[in-house]
Amino acid sequence: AENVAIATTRSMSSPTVAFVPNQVDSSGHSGHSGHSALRVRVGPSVLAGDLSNLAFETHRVIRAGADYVHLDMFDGNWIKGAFTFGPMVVKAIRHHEPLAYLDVHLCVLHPEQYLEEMKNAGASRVTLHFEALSDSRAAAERAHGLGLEVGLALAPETFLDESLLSVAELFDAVLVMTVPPGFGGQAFMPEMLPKIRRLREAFPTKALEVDGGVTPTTAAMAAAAGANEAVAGSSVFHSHSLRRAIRELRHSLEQGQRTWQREQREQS
Ligand SMILES: O=C(CO)[C@@H](O)[C@H](O)COP(=O)(O)O
Repeated sequence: AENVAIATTRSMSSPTVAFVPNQVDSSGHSGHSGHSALRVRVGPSVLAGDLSNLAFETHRVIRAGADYVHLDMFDGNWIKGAFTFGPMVVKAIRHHEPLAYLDVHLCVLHPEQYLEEMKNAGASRVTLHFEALSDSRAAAERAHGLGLEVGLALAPETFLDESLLSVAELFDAVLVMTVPPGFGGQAFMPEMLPKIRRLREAFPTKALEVDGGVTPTTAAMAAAAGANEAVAGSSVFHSHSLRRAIRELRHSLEQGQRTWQREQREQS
């Protein structure tokens, strides 16, 4: 088992903090038992922060203990009317935060067109919507060829069948949207929990991320279904203490994960 969860790699063009999925059992030891846990990670979504001051917001959450930072790129086309920023802004954030793990969620038409630019901008991981891709397999291959980690995002209405599972296999991570993508502050959709559960059954060691309406309560529900990464906007940025909000989310993920492990033990 890999003992090291975070490995720092640097290159001239894109310094990144690379995530190495880490298996740690409930006693805190690494191992490959059937029910070993994946490292849990909390990634605040700066969409809920001050969009005019993204470097500052990124720095604030990293300093408050975030494991990574989630950056939502909207192009105004894939989700009509929702615009945020593109690769140039990611590059500017990277300039201020040379070591942060930047998880860029591309809610855009034909996200594959931005892979190279995102690599050059210093993204650590790009997450591409299955619904917006014309060739998911080719996109995963291209991202890997560029040395990028790549995630596959699934909108709530996307049905998870065997063919989608075989596509997801090619990606480093799967992001289950627990709200319709587009804006923050929406309510978590518990009906997405079976999708998370099915993905975890299929991929015991893949990073499995949830995004939308994530609070300590819903983070625990998602982790009990198998998620190990949580993106949270409102519950972090609208809290009194970023540090406490991030700590509570991590604690909830760990608690949920213990529930998931217990269930697995009981079933075997
Ligand atoms: O991708 C999105 C919305 O499309 C998210 O990353 C939101 O920013 C999450 O915000 P909250 O639901 O946590 O407020």
